[in-house]
Amino acid sequence: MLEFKGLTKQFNSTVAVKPATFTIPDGQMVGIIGRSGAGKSTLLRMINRLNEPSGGQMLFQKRDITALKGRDLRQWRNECAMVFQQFNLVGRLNVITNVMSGRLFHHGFATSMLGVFSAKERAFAIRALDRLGMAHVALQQTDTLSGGQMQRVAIARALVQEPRVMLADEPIASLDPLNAKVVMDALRAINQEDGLTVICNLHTLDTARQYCDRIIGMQDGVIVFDGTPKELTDKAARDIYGAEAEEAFSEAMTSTALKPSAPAQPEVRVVN
Ligand SMILES: Nc1ncnc2c1ncn2[C@@H]1O[C@H](COP(=O)(O)OP(=O)(O)OP(=O)(O)O)[C@@H](O)[C@H]1O
Repeated sequence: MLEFKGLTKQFNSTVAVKPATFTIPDGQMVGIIGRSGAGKSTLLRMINRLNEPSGGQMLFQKRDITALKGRDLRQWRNECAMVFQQFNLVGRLNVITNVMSGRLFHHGFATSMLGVFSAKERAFAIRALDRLGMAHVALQQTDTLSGGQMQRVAIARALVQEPRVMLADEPIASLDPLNAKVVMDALRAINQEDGLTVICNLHTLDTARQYCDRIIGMQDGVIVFDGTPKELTDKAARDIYGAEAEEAFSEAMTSTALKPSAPAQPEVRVVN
């Protein structure tokens, strides 16, 4: 369980996240929504300490995450993998090398830099790619892939970290509706099959409603809504988005193709 106790972040005179107190039980898929500048990214990035909280506390399984330093902090960052809007892959490297970079913490930095990975680790990376339907491009140079394919590779890289929490910062914002659906289906499958907690910032209301167990709505750094998709009425959504409500609603209408698929079957293929 992740517990937030008055967690806050201030950048100079801007309070990006006002003291936030809530908990996320293990295995939940949470969508954070809100207009631009509401504080969604800052809240997400405080979880893996990419943004240092200005105050308050965050606990994971009763361990104080806000107090971690050095190796303990690196271990925590390994436990909560992050997927970014722009994928953050190295384009000139091949796909499997990008995926195996997710093993840095497990494998040791020096040997990883030399590209020395065991057959077992390569097989592990291939299995992760296979889950995302991407094993066939393992040896392809990464910058030859489409955006949707790159995001699936980024999710495979996150998976080989063997994380306990998956953070996704606008994972589909750069993708067309079809690729967005593939990526959201993959995140939901990982959440349901592995029981992994998934927390993602989403700018399309409809996506949050369709894929998440719980929606957190932010406005000016404050959590103004915390409930199930059913509880998020159109009125509540309009209150969260304010002046951007029409945009959020029209995006919802144009993304009707984005209906979640039935959860994928667990992987069955064995790689030697
Ligand atoms: N590094 C920073 N330095 C100064 N101010 C920042 C920094 N990062 C974010 N902010 C400010 O904090 C507030 C919240 O920003 P944040 O990026 O968390 O919002 P958001 O809801 O994720 O917006 P978007 O959907 O546009 O990404 C904004 O006013 C923003 O300008």
